[in-house]
Amino acid sequence: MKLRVLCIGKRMPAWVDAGVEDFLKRFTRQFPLSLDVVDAAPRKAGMSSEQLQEADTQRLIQRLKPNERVVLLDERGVRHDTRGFAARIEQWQLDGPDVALVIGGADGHSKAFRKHASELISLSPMTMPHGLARLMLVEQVYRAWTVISGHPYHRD
Ligand SMILES: C[S@@+](CC[C@H](N)C(=O)[O-])C[C@H]1O[C@@H](n2cnc3c(N)ncnc32)[C@H](O)[C@@H]1O
Repeated sequence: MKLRVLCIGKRMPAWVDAGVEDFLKRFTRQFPLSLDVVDAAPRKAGMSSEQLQEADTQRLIQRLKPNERVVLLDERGVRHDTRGFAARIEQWQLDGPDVALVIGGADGHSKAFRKHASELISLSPMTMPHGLARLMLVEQVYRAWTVISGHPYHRD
């Protein structure tokens, strides 16, 4: 099972890029995490929030791979604690198919995409900017990996 983060927005604040890069460097060949960043759809005057959601969602859908399990990051999703998230990743490993953890753009995922995803995962009941969600997700996947592998980074 290969795990990747698929997200919107190539122009992130420097602290997001630096933080994400710092955590990505810590993954190993045995448990790699890749990042696939898609440009946000152009914002045209007069577009509704639903139209903006749909435009970004279409860009993400185009980047999905065949047979990939699609897990959307969304504040309305299921909340796991650290060990629960680690257990979820272990289950994905047992199941086999590759997993895309998908973060939406500034307007979020379209309703239809949310309905058709394999699952929705929430990092918090509060909404955060997508760059912060990216950084938090990469850190949480790293933390989960340290739980799975018995690395001392995570302390209960
Ligand atoms: C600014 S939020 C979009 C908010 C939008 N109003 C909505 O209804 O989804 C941008 C993206 O960041 C991610 N995100 C933000 N807060 C999150 C949270 N608490 N849990 C999981 N993902 C979150 C989601 O992928 C979301 O699509």
